[in-house]
Amino acid sequence: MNNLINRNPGEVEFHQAVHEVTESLLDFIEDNPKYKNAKILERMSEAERIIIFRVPWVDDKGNIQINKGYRVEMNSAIGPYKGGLRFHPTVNLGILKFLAFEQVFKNSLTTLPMGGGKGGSDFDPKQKTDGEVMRFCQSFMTELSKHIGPNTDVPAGDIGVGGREIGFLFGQYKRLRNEFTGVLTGKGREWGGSLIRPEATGYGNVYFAEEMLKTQNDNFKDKIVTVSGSGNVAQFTVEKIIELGGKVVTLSDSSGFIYDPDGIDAKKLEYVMRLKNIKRGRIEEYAKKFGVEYHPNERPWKIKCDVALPSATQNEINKEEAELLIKNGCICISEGANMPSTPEAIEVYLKNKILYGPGKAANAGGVSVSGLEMSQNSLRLSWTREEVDNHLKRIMQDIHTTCVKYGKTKDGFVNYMDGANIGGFVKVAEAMLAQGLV
Ligand SMILES: NC(=O)C1=CN([C@@H]2O[C@H](COP(=O)(O)OP(=O)(O)OC[C@H]3O[C@@H](n4cnc5c(N)ncnc54)[C@H](O)[C@@H]3O)[C@@H](O)[C@H]2O)C=CC1
Ligand SMILES: O=C(O)CCC(=O)C(=O)O
Repeated sequence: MNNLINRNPGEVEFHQAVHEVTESLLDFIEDNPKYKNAKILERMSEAERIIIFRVPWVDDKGNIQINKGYRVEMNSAIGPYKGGLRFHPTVNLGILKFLAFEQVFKNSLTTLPMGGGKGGSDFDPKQKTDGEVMRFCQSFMTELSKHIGPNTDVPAGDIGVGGREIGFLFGQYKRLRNEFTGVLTGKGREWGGSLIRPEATGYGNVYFAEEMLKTQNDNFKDKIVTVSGSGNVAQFTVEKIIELGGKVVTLSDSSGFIYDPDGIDAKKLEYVMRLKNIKRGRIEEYAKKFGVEYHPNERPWKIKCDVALPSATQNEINKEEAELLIKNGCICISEGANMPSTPEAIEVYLKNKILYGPGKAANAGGVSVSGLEMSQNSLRLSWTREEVDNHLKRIMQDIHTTCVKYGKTKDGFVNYMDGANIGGFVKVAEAMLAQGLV
């Protein structure tokens, strides 16, 4: 770790992600010297390639704006680089390296042949017009198109990149390369997208949490659930929980959270989807519309719940909040977001032996259906909603099985974090051993 920190100074989220994996893997690697001798983990902690570029664009007033663009191509041992693009003002190299590193393990767990990558920009789509977003996306893709391709690197969405942005990016790629390929996933249904991709991360997380609850002969019926975020992952998490008979009582954005003790029903969810996806407004408006509490500049973890599904961003649950969740009776935390819990929060979960589903396992449904979108594109076929959803369920069950296989401790407790880290590592490590010193 000291070596890694010296070589990647200041990249605290990247250090955090590697540290967590290293802790899980130390004993396993000691027991399997072939991985140690070949320095597999050290190699996995260094990106195969990183591209950083200038993204100039013109705003509606005619002013020139300049952003930074990135693509971190982390590991291609088991397939083309695969992972989302994040457009958010906080984006920097360290954050993208943590996300790309996590993605390698996550994609390995999906059972599909995908390597890991991540990219994005410090561009903030908030308060921008559609025209501004389009010009930015076109400029971003003008450079990125030189480095990606359906068999090389296949980006998708993440924070700030949804259907609108994928459309603009795909249009520009097609124009530059004069080819219609599956170079991006999360595409629109009419132009190569897969059914269930928008739903996949949220649904997948709920399926994973359901599997964890099943081990305790429990389910979502009548469970009180707190969810953070109000974007893609949060919205479809709420949809699935409603279907399974649970009650979601919170949603949030970077300005605060709403608390609706009666629960967010299908009609209220429809309002959230319009508010966030079309009007692009703030969650505070929900509180005004339905007359419920709004807590500015706070996160939802002080609200009593049975299950917590963080679905906004990294490090959004700290030690004190983890303790509060457990004190209030929370039995299960399953991560829709990437690395939403700090290391100290995770320590609290593990000490209290609650059901804890780490993001790289629990939120793998999104990239799994991206993998299925790639398969459909290659076959030039479209599967039905039911077919894709069944694949998604099976994949989430398989990931759960892998976590149990590698994470079960002597007393029967399943450490899903260790299970996901070891399970994700083995496949990539074996591929790297087979491929020589690359
Ligand atoms: N979209 C996908 O398929 C996948 C997303 N994820 C992860 O899920 C999380 C949410 O992503 P999406 O829903 O896709 O993005 P989104 O852009 O649709 O929504 C992000 C949500 O998080 C909130 N948010 C962002 N920064 C925040 C902050 N600093 N504090 C509080 N709230 C904040 C936003 O207000 C918004 O409600 C991210 O961690 C992402 O990496 C993980 C796997 C796949
Ligand atoms: O669908 C994808 O390729 C990527 C999804 C993603 O960025 C993630 O799993 O964090």
